[in-house]
Order: sequence, then C-alpha cells, then structure tokens
Amino acid sequence: MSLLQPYFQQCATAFAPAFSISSPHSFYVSVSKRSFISCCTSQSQTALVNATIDGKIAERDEIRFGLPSKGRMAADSLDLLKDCQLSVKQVNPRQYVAQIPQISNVEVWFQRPKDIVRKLLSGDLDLGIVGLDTVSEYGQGNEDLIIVHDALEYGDCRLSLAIPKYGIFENINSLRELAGMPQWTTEKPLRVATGFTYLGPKFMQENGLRHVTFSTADGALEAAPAMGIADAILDLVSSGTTLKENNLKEIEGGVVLESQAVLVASRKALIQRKGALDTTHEILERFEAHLRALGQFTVTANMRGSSAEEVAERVLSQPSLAGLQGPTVCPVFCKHDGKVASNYFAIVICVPKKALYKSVQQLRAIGGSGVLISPLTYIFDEETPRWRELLSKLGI
Ligand SMILES: Nc1ncnc2c1ncn2[C@@H]1O[C@H](COP(=O)(O)OP(=O)(O)OP(=O)(O)O)[C@@H](O)[C@H]1O
Ligand SMILES: O=P(O)(O)OC[C@H]1O[C@H](OP(=O)(O)OP(=O)(O)O)[C@H](O)[C@@H]1O
Ligand SMILES: [Mg+2]
Repeated sequence: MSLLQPYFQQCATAFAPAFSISSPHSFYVSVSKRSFISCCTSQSQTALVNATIDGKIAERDEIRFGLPSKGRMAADSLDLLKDCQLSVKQVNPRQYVAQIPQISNVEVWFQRPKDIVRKLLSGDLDLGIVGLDTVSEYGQGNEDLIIVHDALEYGDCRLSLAIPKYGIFENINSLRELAGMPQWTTEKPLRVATGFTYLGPKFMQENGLRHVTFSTADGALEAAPAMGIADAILDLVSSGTTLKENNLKEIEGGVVLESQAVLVASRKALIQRKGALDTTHEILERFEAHLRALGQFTVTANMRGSSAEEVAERVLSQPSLAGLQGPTVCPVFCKHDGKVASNYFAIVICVPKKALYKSVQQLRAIGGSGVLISPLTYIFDEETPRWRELLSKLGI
C-alpha cells in the first residue's frame, strides 16, 4: 500500500469534495464511483510503471484478485466461487472492492475483463478470472501471465472468422477459398471488422492472407458486412444465433481460438508476493475439486454376495462401474435366527453424470438393488495435476 500512498493523496486533492481520506483503505470505501474511476484512470500510467520497476512488484500485504465487474462472466464467476465455499462479500453491487471471508489475505477487485489482464501485467492485480480470448488478446503472449486453471467450464465461445452467406461469398466455405479469391489486392484488400486487433492480424498473417485491412468497433460487429463497412468479421461465437440472424457463416479453418473462463495469475506476483502462491494453491484446489465433482454422481447400491471380493469382481466386470479408483464394497450386517451375518454388501462408486442411466442398468444386471444417487460436492485428489504444472511453469 505504501507505494500507492502518493496516488491516494493526489486523488484526495483532486476529488476533495467527494471524500476524505484517513488511511489508504478508507479510500475505496468512501469515494464515490465517479471520482474513484477518474482518479484511477488519471494515475494508472504512472502507477503502472512504478508498480513493476526493475521487475519488482509493489509492496502490499493483500493478494488482489480481479473478477469481471459486469457482463456474462460476472455472475458465473461469483457462482463458481460460491460453489467452492469462497463466497464474495460485496456490500453493494456498485462497490468495486470486496472480500472473501474464507481467505482473509485476498482482496477482490471488480474490473472490466480487459482491465483485469492489463492490471495483472502492470502488477496492480495478482490473480484474475477472465475468458481465454481476453487473456490472449490483451496479454499478447506476455510471459508474465500464467494460466493456472484453463477450463472453469463457463463462458464457452470461440473467436471465429465469419463471412456473408450471399453474394461473392456464396460458394466460399473455407479460409483457403477465402484467401484464394481474386478480389483481394493491395488496392482492394479484404476488410475485416473485429474487436480483436492483436489476434486478428496475427491470425491472418499466420494463415498467409496478405491483402487484409482491419476496422474496429465495440460491439454488434455482425452488422458491418450488411452495412457495407466490412467484407468479413472476426468475433466471438457461442450458439451461432447472432451470425445466423445476420446472414453470416463461419468457414472451415476460420477458428482463431476456443475460449472459456480461466484463472490467470501474474508470474511475478506468484514468485515474489508473500502468500500469493499458497493462496493460489488453495483457490486452484477448490476449483479443481469442485469442477471434477460437478460431472459425477455418487451411486450407492446393495448387492447380494458371498464375499466383498466376489461382489467387487461382479461390479468391475461392468464397463461403467469402475468408479474413480474402483468400488468401495462394505458388508451389510443383518441378524438371522439370532446370528449376525452379512449376505449383502453396499457398494459405493462415482459415476459420470452422462453415464448415469447406463450405470444403473449395469448395476441392476449384476443384482444391484436399492440404488441411491446423490450429488458430489468435491473430489480432492492427492495432488492436482494443474498444481504440478504451475510449479513447473514457475520453475519451482
Ligand atoms: N456469446 C457468448 N457466449 C458465451 N461467452 C461469451 C460470449 N461472448 C463473450 N463471451 C465470453 O465472455 C467474456 C465477456 O464477454 P462480455 O460480452 O460479457 O463482455 P465484453 O464483450 O468484453 O464487454 P462489453 O460487451 O461490455 O463490451 C468474453 O471475453 C468471452 O470470453
Ligand atoms: O453466438 P451467439 O450465442 O449468438 O453469441 C455471439 C455474440 O455474443 C457476443 O456479443 P455480446 O452479446 O457480448 O454483445 P456485444 O457485441 O455488445 O459485446 C459476441 O460478440 C457475439 O456478437
Ligand atoms: Mg460482449
């Protein structure tokens, strides 16, 4: 915080009527939204430079975690954290800083996705959740950005090139055919509208399209061809409805990137900031355990048998009943004629949600009865593969 003190003081001077400052922390609880944004914007360039001078990170005690402040990723990110018992405590939706009571050294900052990436690079954030498309576009391959979890299972979309279904494009169905059209020359290049001004030109260059120009807009790019502003667009596609409704089509070889929400970190922060790696480990473990569990059910059933081994053999003879590491088989004790015996065994397995009905059928086929299905909350492995991967990326 000490490094930022001068900026807070400058902000206090600039926006004196808007708030008073007693400590750096009181800045973000008392300042009005407008003043806060203008203050940060006017100071960000200097702060950026200072934050990472000589590759050193700015001193502060808390780990800053950037979450999307609005848009389709915002609610899903909060939901994921909540499902991992990491609820974000935000007093009101217009407050841009919040806490995760479960992890006391984490400070959540709500930001636009592209600003999350920029601030990770500048050292103003340590961790963040955004779409892979945003990391790739605004990160521009910067090695300080490390993808800690690459599949948070929401925000699925692809960055894809699309052209009109009509006119000169009617019979064009691939990037190769598009590139081979005689229409594109130095004087009259293919005009592409996109918000991805880094990834767009890079993709075209890598695919040998030489006569291309780009224009940009903030949204509703699908209108550009019909308006005569562009020949093609390069934008995110999810269901494909927007393309369809605007008479556009994707082409073979035209997908630049498949994207979904990812957890991304600043390498410098992970290495240099006290507590950052431990905190990232905890968040990663919770995400992994929860996301693994999401796709599975716990299945419990009773089965008649002579021994646990014999029952286990029967269960393992069925392809959908292997469980994570094999079935748990426990004797069920009953009293018969005053004697305790175990003619029944309870089996517990995890079953992929998609294979649920098949698994129930296979259980019945081998004599299973009283099949109970329950949701799973977490599956913690001994060690998550992504944690190993992260350590190796960090050279640890
Ligand atoms: N149609 C979509 N379906 C699923 N995910 C999408 C879709 N469009 C975008 N995304 C993902 O969600 C992220 C945020 O998109 P969103 O539209 O909420 O914000 P934005 O386009 O960056 O900002 P804005 O629309 O306010 O300019 C994108 O970076 C992408 O990863
Ligand atoms: O394939 P679909 O499911 O139809 O989704 C694709 C649309 O979603 C996004 O737009 P968004 O809704 O974010 O509006 P924007 O253009 O204002 O960003 C994207 O830019 C496409 O236009
Ligand atoms: Mg959008």
